Amino acid sequence: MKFEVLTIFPEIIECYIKHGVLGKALNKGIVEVKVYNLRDFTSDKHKKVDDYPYGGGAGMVMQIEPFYNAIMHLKADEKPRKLVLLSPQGRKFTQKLAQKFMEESKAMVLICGRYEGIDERVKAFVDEEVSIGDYVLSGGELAALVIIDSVVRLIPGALGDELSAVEDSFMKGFLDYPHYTRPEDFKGMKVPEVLLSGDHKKIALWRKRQALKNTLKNRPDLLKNLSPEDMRILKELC
Ligand SMILES: N#Cc1c(-c2ccc3ccn(Cc4ccc(CN5CCCCC5)cc4)c3c2)n[nH]c1N
Repeated sequence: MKFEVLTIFPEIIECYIKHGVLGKALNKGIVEVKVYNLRDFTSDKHKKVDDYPYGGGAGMVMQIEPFYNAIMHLKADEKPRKLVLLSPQGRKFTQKLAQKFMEESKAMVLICGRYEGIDERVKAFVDEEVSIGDYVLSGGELAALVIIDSVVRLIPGALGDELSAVEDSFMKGFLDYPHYTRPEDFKGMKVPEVLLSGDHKKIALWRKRQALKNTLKNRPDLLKNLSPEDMRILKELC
């Protein structure tokens, strides 16, 4: 899968993609990330990318021309790609949308604005407008990284452990169970006995109960379409 990122801060993207899961996927050749500086698609000596908003108002707005020139440059190879604009006004990005992007797109262009946003006319050239959550960021770059990371985790072979992506809690519809590792006793804080028992059936049941308990407490909205078994466990918790 190929990601192409349009931004005025390429270093934000370049710094992150070298590490962790993404770094491994890049080294394996499973993923390619190319970052383009929008300032390279300007036509003035000052590489201007923003201007005052028509109609007045606070802040600056990013001009359409650099976005248009960059998008036309990418489209010159006539390969299919999904163009995604990051924006506070976008549709909510979820695990389901990450799965859809992974399944449907061989290449994605992630368009990152800054300032108070970008000229509305850019939207004529994009396929999706996406927001990663109900809070205001300073630009689209962090959102682009969230999308890249969550989509790459879903690509077969990217994690090196097929179970990890499938086991990711949002794939199952509820939150994760608690995790513990050595030492067994840290200043009197002990690992739950069941996890030391070696009884995999008991451990699995304990983990399911804990996951449902966490979900009931922090994200009851996720508790939909539970299996009869999960519903039985949940009723025991109430
Ligand atoms: N994805 C994503 C994002 C973004 C995001 C994405 C892309 C850009 C480009 C520029 N900014 C900064 C900015 C900041 C303030 C305002 C004004 N608005 C007034 C009314 C309410 C909302 C904000 C606009 C744009 C961006 C922010 N924020 N949150 C997400 N989940």
